[in-house]
Amino acid sequence: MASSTQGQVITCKAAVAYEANKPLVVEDVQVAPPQAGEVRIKILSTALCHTDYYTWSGKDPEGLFPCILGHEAAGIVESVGEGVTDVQPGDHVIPCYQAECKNCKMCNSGKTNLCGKVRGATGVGVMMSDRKSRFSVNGKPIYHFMGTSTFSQYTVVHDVSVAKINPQAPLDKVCLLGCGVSTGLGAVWNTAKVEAGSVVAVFGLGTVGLAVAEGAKSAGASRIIGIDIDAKKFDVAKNFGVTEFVNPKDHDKPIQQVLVDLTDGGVDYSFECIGNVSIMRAALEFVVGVAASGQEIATRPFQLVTGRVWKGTAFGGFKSRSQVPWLVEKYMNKEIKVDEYITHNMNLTDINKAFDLLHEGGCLRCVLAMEH
Ligand SMILES: NC(=O)c1ccc[n+]([C@@H]2O[C@H](COP(=O)([O-])OP(=O)(O)OC[C@H]3O[C@@H](n4cnc5c(N)ncnc54)[C@H](O)[C@@H]3O)[C@@H](O)[C@H]2O)c1
Ligand SMILES: N[C@@H](CCC(=O)N[C@@H](CSCO)C(=O)NCC(=O)O)C(=O)O
Ligand SMILES: [Zn+2]
Ligand SMILES: [Zn+2]
Repeated sequence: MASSTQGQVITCKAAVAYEANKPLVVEDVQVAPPQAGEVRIKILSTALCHTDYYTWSGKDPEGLFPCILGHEAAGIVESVGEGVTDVQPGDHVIPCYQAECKNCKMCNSGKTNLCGKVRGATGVGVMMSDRKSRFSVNGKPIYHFMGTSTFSQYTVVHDVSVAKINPQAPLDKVCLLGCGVSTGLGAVWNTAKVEAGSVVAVFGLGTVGLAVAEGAKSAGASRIIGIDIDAKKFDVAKNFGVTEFVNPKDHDKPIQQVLVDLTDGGVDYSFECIGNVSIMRAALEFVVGVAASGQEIATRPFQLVTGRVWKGTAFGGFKSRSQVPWLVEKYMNKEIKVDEYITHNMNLTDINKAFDLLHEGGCLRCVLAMEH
């Protein structure tokens, strides 16, 4: 059914990042109607991920200002542009920063979940068709972010970036499946393919790291060693499958040596879920963190000669439009946790407080209600 706003510019509230490291400004923005191949979504709930903070901090080489950040959200389709057939107004959806067109060379390769169709536009904050933004404030364009820009009551995304989900699913919970929880689970199941009996180390016990622990537990890992400098993370981590804890601050030795001693020679898989290049080196074998611009990782070739593998993952290797609905079903069937990662709920107007919370040990995910 057509909505009354179809074809109209919508004025709504959004949190605009005008400059790196400056508080976001919650104000009226104009959101243009979706063009061909685009979908306008009424966002109901959005969470904050460490990557939003990374780009806001100015360290992301792809970061553009002014922009509307946000990429872990859920909402309802308001209207669709010409030629969009996979979703229609009223559908419940999760915007996906990793698109899936099901038709490009990368989608067809069977080797990756990365899609090449719209990445050239989403990486520079515009829409594919006219290389322009659909957001503006008093006529001045505001860049999109990651092809999602969910810190807005309405957003416009490419149709290849929309996963249609079960309408029964609570949007204020399943928004987390738009990034952190899915990334952690997929890192274990798809990218590392952890086998039963494996010994696993997880560096960083935020949402991504705890979802890695949850995924490793479900894969039958025999030991899951959690490593974090924030001692407050340790109690909660037990509920996600972590069996042992190491706080690097309690040791004088390099963390690699601590783990080698603890495991009689080393672990089978180690996951870096912080975004810290020295830990990526320590964790050699596996990387999910996002490191800052200009930073590089190095190791002795001997580490690779002796069989270790360094691997990265984007969105846990999940094909977004095909598999996000499946993850939502797994949540509905109580096969994966989601609610347990939500430590705070706030309103869009409190978004700057929510950003501050990201640095407090007690916060995993803060979900913002969009206050329609
Ligand atoms: N590859 C992807 O698709 C993808 C998806 C989501 C997030 N990420 C990245 O994954 C990382 C984790 O994201 P998150 O949202 O869980 O972050 P988070 O900030 O919630 O969690 C990070 C955890 O690491 C801990 N930590 C920080 N420095 C440490 C150190 N030196 N040693 C041990 N622990 C340390 C913190 O105390 C915190 O518990 C970020 O870099 C984020 O950008 C990547
Ligand atoms: N723009 C950054 C890279 C950021 C990055 O690595 N993004 C991850 C998702 S993080 C979600 O929290 C990703 O999937 N990247 C693959 C892609 O963007 O296609 C930089 O340039 O450093
Ligand atoms: Zn994220
Ligand atoms: Zn594709």
